[in-house]
Amino acid sequence: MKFEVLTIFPEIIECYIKHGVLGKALNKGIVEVKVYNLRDFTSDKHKKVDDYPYGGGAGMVMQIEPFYNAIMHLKADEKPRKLVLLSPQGRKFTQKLAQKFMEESKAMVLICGRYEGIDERVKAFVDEEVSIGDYVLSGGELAALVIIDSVVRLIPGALGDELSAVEDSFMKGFLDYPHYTRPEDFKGMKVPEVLLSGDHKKIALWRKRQALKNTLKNRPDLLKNLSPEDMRILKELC
Ligand SMILES: Nc1c(O)cccc1[N+](=O)[O-]
Repeated sequence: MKFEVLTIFPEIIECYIKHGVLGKALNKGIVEVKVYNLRDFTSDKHKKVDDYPYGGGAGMVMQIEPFYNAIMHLKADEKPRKLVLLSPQGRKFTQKLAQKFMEESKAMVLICGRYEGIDERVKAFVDEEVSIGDYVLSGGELAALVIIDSVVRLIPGALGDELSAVEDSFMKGFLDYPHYTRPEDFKGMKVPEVLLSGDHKKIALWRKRQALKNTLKNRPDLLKNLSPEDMRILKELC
């Protein structure tokens, strides 16, 4: 899978992707990330990317020309790619959308705005607008990294041998279960006995109960389409 990122701060993307699962996936050749500086697609000597908003108002707006030039440059190879604009006005990014992107897109262009936003006409050249959450960020770069990280983790082989309970639980519609590791007793804070029992069936049931309990407490909105077994466990918790 290939990600092409349009940004005025390439170093934000380049620094993050070297580490962890993403770094390993890059080294394995499972994923490719190319970062383009929008300033390289400007036509003035000052490499200007923004200007004052028509109609007045605070802040600056990113101009369409660098985005247009960069998108046309990428499209010159005529290869299929999904163009995604990161913006607070977009549709909500979820684990299910990450799965959809991984399954349907061989290449994604992640378009990052800054300042008060970008010229609305850029949207004529994108396939969809995506938001990672209802809060104000300084730019789309963090959102682009969230999408890259969550999509890459889903690519077969990206996580190596370790299973990923987190992806599984989110895909099944609830939060993850609690995790513990050595020491068994830290200043009197003990690991739950069941996790030391070696009884895998009991451990699996305990983890499911804890996951559903956490979800009921913090994200009841996720509790849809539960299996009859999960629903039975949930009813016991209520
Ligand atoms: N929320 C936000 C923003 O404030 C700026 C760019 C992108 C996003 N977003 O994807 O959620």
